[in-house]
Amino acid sequence: MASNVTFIGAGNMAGAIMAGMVQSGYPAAAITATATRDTTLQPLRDQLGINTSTDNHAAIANADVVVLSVKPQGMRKVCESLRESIQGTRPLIISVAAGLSADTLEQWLGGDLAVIRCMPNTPSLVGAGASGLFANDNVSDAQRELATQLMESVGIAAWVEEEPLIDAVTAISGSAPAYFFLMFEAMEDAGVKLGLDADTARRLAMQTALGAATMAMRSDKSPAELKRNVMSPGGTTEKAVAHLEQAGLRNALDGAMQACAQRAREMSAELGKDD
Ligand SMILES: NC(=O)C1=CN([C@@H]2O[C@H](COP(=O)(O)OP(=O)(O)OC[C@H]3O[C@@H](n4cnc5c(N)ncnc54)[C@H](OP(=O)(O)O)[C@@H]3O)[C@@H](O)[C@H]2O)C=CC1
Ligand SMILES: O=C(O)[C@@H]1CCC=N1
Repeated sequence: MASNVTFIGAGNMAGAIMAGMVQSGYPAAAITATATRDTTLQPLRDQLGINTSTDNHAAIANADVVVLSVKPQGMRKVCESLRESIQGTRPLIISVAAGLSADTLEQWLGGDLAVIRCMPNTPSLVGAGASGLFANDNVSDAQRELATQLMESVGIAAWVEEEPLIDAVTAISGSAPAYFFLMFEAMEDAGVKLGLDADTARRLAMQTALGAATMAMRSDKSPAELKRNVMSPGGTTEKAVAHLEQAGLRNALDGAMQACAQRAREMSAELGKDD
């Protein structure tokens, strides 16, 4: 029988995971979501057929897994309000929050709990998510396996054995869909400048990204070699790639990912400190 999974918070990230789970065949009856407003929950009931509640305590009563998916800034209040209920039933806790350590979450929830930190991303919505996972010492092998199954139902999952690496996962996949969406915006604008209509430019840019990612994932060749195969000597791509190198694309990506991981560390210090 499927484990009962309750999501505390039903926004962009939890919504994407729940939709991906249902689409992959996870029984909707085993999924519960909570939010502060029923207007958030109604489409999830209607479209996914999952259980919903605005009462966090009632929602976790039968949960094997509680997924904490509220904003990091609201997490402490939510955890402290759930402490008694969680200590009563001791479910597996999975937090998707950026910048909140397993120790901090465990402490807010009353201690001695199995806590997994998961850094997913929103393409989980279409079964193409990429998640990083870290487990504290209380997590059993069976619970690790369960978390792997849950996240693999919406994409790929990679375990890290050192918690700070979750910040690196945040930089390379949690936040990274936004980098690609930014590229789509920029490529659409540039395509329009070259005379294409916006819709055509957008569709061609997105399909090209999908094609490049699919091809690279299926190929034995490195990205560098695949890149060289597109670059005919003296041709067009060579000029474009040289421009990207000179404009500092590598440096920009390095800086963006460093800033992302740094922000996760700052959030950990700001939100995790004792009063
Ligand atoms: N967005 C992303 O791409 C990613 C986000 N994350 C993490 O996911 C978490 C959620 O982010 P995101 O989904 O973007 O945020 P959203 O603002 O979209 O969703 C937050 C949800 O939490 C609900 N909520 C707030 N307070 C409570 C409460 N007391 N009890 C129950 N539910 C509550 C809100 O309810 P209501 O709708 O009624 O206001 C809302 O549904 C964050 O911790 C973030 O770090 C991780 C990876 C990627
Ligand atoms: O921007 C954020 O803080 C969250 C975490 C990763 C993606 N979105």
